[in-house]
Amino acid sequence: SFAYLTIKDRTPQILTKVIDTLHRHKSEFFEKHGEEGVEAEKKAISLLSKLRNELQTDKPFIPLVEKFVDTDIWNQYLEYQQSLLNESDGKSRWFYSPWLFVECYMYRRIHEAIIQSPPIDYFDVFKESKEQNFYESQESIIALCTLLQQLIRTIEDLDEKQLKDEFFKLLQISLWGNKCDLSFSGGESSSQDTDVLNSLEDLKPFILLNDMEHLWSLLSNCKKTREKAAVTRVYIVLDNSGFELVTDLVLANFLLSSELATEVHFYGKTIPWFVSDTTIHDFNWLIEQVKHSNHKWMSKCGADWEEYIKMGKWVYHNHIFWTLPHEYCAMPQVAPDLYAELQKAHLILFKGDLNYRKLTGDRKWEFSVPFHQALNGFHPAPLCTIRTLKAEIQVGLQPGQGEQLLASEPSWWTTGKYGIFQYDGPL
Ligand SMILES: O=P(O)(O)OC[C@@]1(O)O[C@H](CO)[C@@H](O)[C@@H]1O
Ligand SMILES: [Mn+2]
Repeated sequence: SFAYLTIKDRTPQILTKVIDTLHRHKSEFFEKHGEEGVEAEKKAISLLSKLRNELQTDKPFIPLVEKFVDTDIWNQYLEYQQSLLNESDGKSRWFYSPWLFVECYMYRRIHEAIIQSPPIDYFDVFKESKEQNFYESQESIIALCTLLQQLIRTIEDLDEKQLKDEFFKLLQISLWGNKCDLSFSGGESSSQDTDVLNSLEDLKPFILLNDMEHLWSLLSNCKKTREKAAVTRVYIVLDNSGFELVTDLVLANFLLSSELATEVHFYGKTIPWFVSDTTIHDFNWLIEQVKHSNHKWMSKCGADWEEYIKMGKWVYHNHIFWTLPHEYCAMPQVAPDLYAELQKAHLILFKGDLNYRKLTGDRKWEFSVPFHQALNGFHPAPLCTIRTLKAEIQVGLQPGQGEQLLASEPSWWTTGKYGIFQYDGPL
């Protein structure tokens, strides 16, 4: 399975890259912290090498030891996974456990190795790759920012149909932005090098499920019926930093400019996650970079985005739940405060593949099972998943559609070639 190949090949490769990154920062650690910094680097490397060995030799999972906000929840979850096994199955371990759990555990253990190694316990081992993705996507970012600024300039003159077309365009750009993800490429560079903006028509046949119309009717209806001081809140559960994040911010900017929303709330990851996922540092760093660009329209975007944050029209939130291994249907029990927050949304957009896996519990669903059913009770507000397919899971297809794709193109659901907008909520 794709899960097996990920754990056998891709994750050790990612760990090796993390170790290499620490090595390459040795002199920086020395300059900042003296000998102590070098000792910390050695400690982190030895913990990570041990982790790689545990993985490759299929050792049982061990509890987390370092005290952190989520340590107890994680250790309870490890016990829960163990409890799912029969006595004869022995201990739960790397190659005999659910993929979603194994992968999340690996990233949590990377984080543990770092926080166990002060004074370099602040270090984001994936920061460099995320920044590289941003720099390598410059041309596409400039094109996208220019498109947005031109659009905003004439937005008041657009009729309903034109506004809807522009909304759909930016949604699709945000969808294909999800192809750039660094855990998928084993940590290797995966920038935006193809011209997505000019390929949207050619890419349309690869949108397997397209619920964009529902998003439009929901938001345009909110706009029409909204009382004067009332709000429309769109939440975006972010995925990857770099090019994908730019596409999401451009979409968020459009939502405000078109008045389809009055507030946009973003959720990122509290700790470095699945290589390229967005943390608050990535979010702020990227906006700062965009603002300081030499390109007129790009820097205008950055300045506007900073302003939205200052004015409270854009709000960034952190919550530890997003880096727990739990599927989203467990949110009301595990993180009731977060569930209550999400209930305030008029629409929640879930970006990326990992969010899809967690929404659907990463189970072996039949292709034609309705999305609503696969969500298993997770219905905080109307929601839509925007994802390119990079894992062997897909629900809500027409009868026979998945089987047909599988027969003609066995890797159709793991290459990122196809994408979906899948909506759940009142119609
Ligand atoms: O959530 P994202 O960034 O779209 O994708 C995450 C991902 O690359 O990570 C896993 C492989 O390691 C797969 O589930 C998935 O393809
Ligand atoms: Mn990701």
